[in-house]
Amino acid sequence: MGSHSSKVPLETQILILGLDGSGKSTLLYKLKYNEAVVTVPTVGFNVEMLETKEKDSWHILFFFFDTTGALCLY
Ligand SMILES: Nc1nc2c(ncn2[C@@H]2O[C@H](COP(=O)(O)OP(=O)(O)OP(=O)(O)O)[C@@H](O)[C@H]2O)c(=O)[nH]1
Ligand SMILES: [Mg+2]
Repeated sequence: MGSHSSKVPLETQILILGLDGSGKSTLLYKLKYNEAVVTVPTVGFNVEMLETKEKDSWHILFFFFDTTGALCLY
């Protein structure tokens, strides 16, 4: 019998969408580093992983796909 923390973690993917300059990357880095990071416009997309791992609790990996707001869909 293993503990919760030794189990294979759950994984989930989250797509961040919004207009260019609306604060998507700022929000992501605030979540990840708890800091207001100076950003540059995202080219394509960035992927960042955040992890919740606490003793006797869920172990979840969140993969955030931080897209550019300058998407051309046509
Ligand atoms: N005042 C204020 N400025 C913010 C806030 N969030 C982000 N900004 C500023 O808005 C600008 C754009 O922020 P980004 O996080 O790069 O925006 P983005 O949505 O990732 O932009 P793209 O990658 O170009 O799509 C930066 O100068 C940030 O400092 C906020 O909550 N308040
Ligand atoms: Mg961005």
